[in-house]
Amino acid sequence: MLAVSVLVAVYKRSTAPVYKAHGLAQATMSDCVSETFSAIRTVRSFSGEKRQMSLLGSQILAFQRSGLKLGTFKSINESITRVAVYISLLALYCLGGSKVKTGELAVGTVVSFIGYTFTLTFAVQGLVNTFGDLRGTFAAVDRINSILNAVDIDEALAYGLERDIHTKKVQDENLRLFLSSGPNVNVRHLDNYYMSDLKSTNNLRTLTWAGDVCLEDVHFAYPLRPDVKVLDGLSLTLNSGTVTALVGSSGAGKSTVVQLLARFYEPTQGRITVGGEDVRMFDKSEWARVVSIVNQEPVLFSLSVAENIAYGLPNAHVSKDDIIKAVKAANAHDFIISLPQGYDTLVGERGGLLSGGQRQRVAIARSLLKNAPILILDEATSALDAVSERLVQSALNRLMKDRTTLVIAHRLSTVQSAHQIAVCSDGKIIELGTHSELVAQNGSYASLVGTQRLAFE
Ligand SMILES: Nc1ncnc2c1ncn2[C@@H]1O[C@H](COP(=O)(O)OP(=O)(O)OP(=O)(O)O)[C@@H](O)[C@H]1O
Repeated sequence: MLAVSVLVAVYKRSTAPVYKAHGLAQATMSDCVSETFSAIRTVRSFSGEKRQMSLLGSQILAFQRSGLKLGTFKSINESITRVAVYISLLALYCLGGSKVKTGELAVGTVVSFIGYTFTLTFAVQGLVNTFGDLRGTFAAVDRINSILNAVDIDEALAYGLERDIHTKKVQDENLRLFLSSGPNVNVRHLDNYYMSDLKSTNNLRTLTWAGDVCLEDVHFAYPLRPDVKVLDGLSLTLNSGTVTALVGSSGAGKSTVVQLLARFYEPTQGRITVGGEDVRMFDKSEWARVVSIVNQEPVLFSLSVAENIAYGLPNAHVSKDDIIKAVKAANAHDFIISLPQGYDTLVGERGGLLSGGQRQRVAIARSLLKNAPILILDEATSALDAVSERLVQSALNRLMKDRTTLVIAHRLSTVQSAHQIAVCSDGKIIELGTHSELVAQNGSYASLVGTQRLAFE
């Protein structure tokens, strides 16, 4: 038994890294495949197919090598165990036979011994195999832990998640363990404070249709780069039912404003209000219902065109008439009825079977149906050709009507008719006014306009 224990201990130590390496090789291979397919457009646009194939080829070979090594370890272990077992059986036969011969033991006793030895042998073999499986499991758990430990928690996001989960009173002890064992006691305290004060949804819808949306002295740094201040005391009022354009050079913080308005993150300092109420008083999922975002690359799901349009109202009954009304307003009816199965045509993964402009108009129809009072257009027309842009722009004009809209665009020609234009620089608003007012000021906006004019001349 001592020999068996020593064997098991040696086996445990020697096979752990081999199991780990094999699991890692498998994970690397599947990561490569999923990454390649999820970014297939980028791969194709860089003619990277061969590169990806050769990368995957080398990873498959590494997986094969680690598999062979693991197989060798397993078979050596199996052979040693079996040899040990048969040697001990042989010794038992010899010893027992000689004892029977000298009359020290009865034949029955020796036969029982041999029976027990067989039972013990199978038990030990089972034990060693179980240890083998356990090794694999420990190696996998180790890798999961190392991934979990390496990922910095995005506190702004975790904070929102924590609140949602508490709100729904999830009883799962494991989740509770994850969520309430963080070091940030203050965030949890804040969370409880807001939890007890969440306002009703009806109130939010009424407020957002009638009230202004204000960013008040908003400061923000991304959780993964806490030392880089992206927004540094930004204040801006989006007047109810009007269009505000946010312009500025690349990296000024425009998309960050969108992320905060959508509440994917919360400001680190300052606040966002609607009709004078801090938006943190409202549940995030309810907030999502009053904000619509149309961006450069709208995501469609691999469903039919009609299902994608109705996606904006997942819990409500949507009639075909409502869908067609929204689609006509989005200039999408003509192209949809010319598709093979009309409204029932499947759009493919991420809407890949439609053109960019068609996808955009389906996304606009979806937003029209959602009928959210706050609308964010983040570079919505920048990826389109002139004809598509005209169709999409006229659909957008209908969508913007009477909604509190924030438009982000690099091409200033698309924002000249906005009720107000805000120029963002270094995380602050440095100029605010209409197009003609800002041009007359001859400041940053005027020079941006000048630069773009030069570029087109
Ligand atoms: N998830 C993130 N984590 C860390 N830093 C980020 C993240 N997203 C953006 N940033 C940084 O925040 C700054 C502002 O980025 P943002 O995308 O808001 O600028 P932008 O004005 O929208 O630029 P562009 O016009 O090029 O889209 C940049 O310096 C950027 O590197």
